[in-house]
Amino acid sequence: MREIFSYVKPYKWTAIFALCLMLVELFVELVQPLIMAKIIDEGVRAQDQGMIVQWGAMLLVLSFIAFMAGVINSYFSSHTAQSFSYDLRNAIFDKIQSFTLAAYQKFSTASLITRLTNDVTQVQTVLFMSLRIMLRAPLAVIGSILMAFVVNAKLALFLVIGAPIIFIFLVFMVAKGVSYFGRVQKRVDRLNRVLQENLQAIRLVKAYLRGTYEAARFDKVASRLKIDTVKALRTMEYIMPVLLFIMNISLLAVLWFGTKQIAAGTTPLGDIVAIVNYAMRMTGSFSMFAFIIIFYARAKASAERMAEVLSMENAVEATTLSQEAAPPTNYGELAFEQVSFTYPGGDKPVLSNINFQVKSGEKLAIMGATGAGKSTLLQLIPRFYEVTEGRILVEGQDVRQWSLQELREMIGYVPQQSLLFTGSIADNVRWGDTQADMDAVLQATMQAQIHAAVEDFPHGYDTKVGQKGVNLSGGQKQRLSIARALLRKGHILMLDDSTSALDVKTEQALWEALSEERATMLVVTQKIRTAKGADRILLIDAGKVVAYGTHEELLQTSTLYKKIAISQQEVEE
Ligand SMILES: Nc1ncnc2c1ncn2[C@@H]1O[C@H](COP(=O)(O)OP(=O)(O)OP(=O)(O)O)[C@@H](O)[C@H]1O
Repeated sequence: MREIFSYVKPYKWTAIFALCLMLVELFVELVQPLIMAKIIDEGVRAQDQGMIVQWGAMLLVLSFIAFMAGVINSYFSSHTAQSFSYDLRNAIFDKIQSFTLAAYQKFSTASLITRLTNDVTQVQTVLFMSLRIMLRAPLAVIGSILMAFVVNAKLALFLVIGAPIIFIFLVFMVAKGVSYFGRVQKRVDRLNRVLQENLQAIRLVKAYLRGTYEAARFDKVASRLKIDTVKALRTMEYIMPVLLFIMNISLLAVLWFGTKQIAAGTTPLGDIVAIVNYAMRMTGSFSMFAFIIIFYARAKASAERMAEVLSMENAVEATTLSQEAAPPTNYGELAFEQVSFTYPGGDKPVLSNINFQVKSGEKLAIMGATGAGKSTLLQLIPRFYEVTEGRILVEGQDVRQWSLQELREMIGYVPQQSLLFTGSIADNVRWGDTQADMDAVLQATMQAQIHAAVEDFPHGYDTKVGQKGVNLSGGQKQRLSIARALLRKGHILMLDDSTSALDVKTEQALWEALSEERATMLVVTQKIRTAKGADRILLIDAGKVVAYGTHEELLQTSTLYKKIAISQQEVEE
C-alpha cells in the first residue's frame, strides 16, 4: 500500500490543503456541542434570549464556514485522487511495456487489464475518501473523546472503555477483508478473461453454435464473483453492529451515571447533553469507519496486486551489459553459436545446440514440423527470451551486448498472427516507423503487394481498420503486417510464416520485390517453393537442426527434406 501511495507525493500540497480544510470542518463539528451546551445552560435555562440569538448566529456562521471548507475540500480531494490514478495507471502501463515475454506469462492479459482499470479505481476511491472523510472519522473519534474529557472527565471515561476492544476488532476485520477482497479481484480477473476470450472468438462461437455453452461459462464465473463478493461484504457487515453495540453500552453508562450526577447536583444538564452529543458523534464516526474499512480492505488487496506488477523483475533489462558496444562489422549479419533454450519454468529444452550463420543480405528459410521450435528461434534474436546456453551474434556482437533499443531497431518482425490496431491503414503501416512520410509508406506497401488493394478501398489509406482489423482479409492483414515491418528498414527482417494466406501469384511477386531488400532475411515457411528461393535452408525437428544447406544440397543429404519436397510435388519422386 505504501509503495502505491508514494504516487501521491507529487500532489502532496493539494492533499495537505484538502486535509487542512477537512480539519476546519472537523473543528466546527467538535465545537458545535460546546456551543449547544452553552446555549442550554446560559441561554435556555437562564431565559436569556439575546444570548441565544448571539450564539445561534455564531453556530450559523460556523456551519457556513464548514460547508465552504467541505466544497473546496471536495475539489482538491478529487483533483489529487484523479491525478494520482492517472500517474499510477501510466506507471503500470509503462511497466507492462517493459515486461519480458516470460513476465507476461506470469499474469494473464485479463488480469493485467483488471489491475490497470478496476484495481486502480479501488485505490483512487479510497484516496479520495481519505482526503474527504476517511481521516475525519478517527480524528472525530479522538476529538470527541478529548472534548468530552474537557466537559466532564468522569463521564468521558465511559466513552474510552470500549476503545481497545474496538481497535483490536477493526484490525482483525481489515485483515479478513483484504484476504476476501483479494479473492474477489481474482474473480473479476476470471470474468474478464472469459469475456475477452468470448469476444475474440465471436465468429467461432457463432459457427460452432456455442452461444449457450459460452453463456453458461460466463454465468459460472459471474455467479462465483457474486458469491465471493456477497461473502466478503457479509463479513464486513458485522463491523457496524459490533461497533454500535459497544458504543451504545457506553452511551447507556453515560446516561445512567449522568442522571445520577444531575440528581446530586454535581453536573449541569448542558454537560450531559454535550457528552451525549459527543458520544453520538463517535457512534456516527464509527459507522462511517465501518463503511470506510470495507473500501480500505478492498483497496489494500488491489494495491498489493498493482505492487506485484510494479515490482516485477525484468530479466532481459537486467542482463543488458553496460560495456562499450563494438563497432558493427557486417550489416544484418547473424550467427547462432551452440544455442540452447528452455522456456522459463519448462523442464526440457525447446532448442538444442543450434548453429548457423547468415551473411549480410542473405535469405535463410527455416522449416520444420509444427512445434519444432521455429517461432521460438526467431524470438530469441530480439531477446524476447534469453538463450539458456550459447550465444547469438548480430553484426558480430552478442545480442546481450547491444542495448535493447538498438537491437530491436535493427529488426523488422512479422509475427505468425497478424495484428492490426484500430486506426487507419496508413496509421497501421506507420506503426513500424512513426516518423515515416507517405512516400515511404507507399514504397513499403508496394513492396508488400498490398498497395493496389488499399487503393481499391473507398477511403484508400484513410480506411479505418475495425477492431483487430476485422474488415480485412487474412492475406491483406498479413501483407499490411509485412509493409509495417518493411517500413522499419531493419537490418534483419524476420517473417514467421507470414505468407501462408497468400495465393501463389501474389506470394511470388512479394518474394521478387523482397529480393531487392538489403536486409538479411529469416523466413519461417512450410513451403518448399518458398524455401527454394532462399540462400540456405535450416530444417529443424524437435528443437534440433537436422539439415542445413541449399535446396539442392538438402535434396541430396536429407531424407526428411526430400520427403517434404516430394509431398509438395516440388521434385519428382
Ligand atoms: N511461451 C511458451 N512457454 C512454454 N512453451 C512454449 C511456449 N511457446 C511455445 N512453447 C513450446 O515450444 C515448442 C516450440 O514452439 P514454437 O512455437 O517455437 O514452434 P513452431 O515450430 O513455431 O510451431 P508452429 O509451426 O506450429 O508455429 C512447442 O513444443 C511449444 O509447445
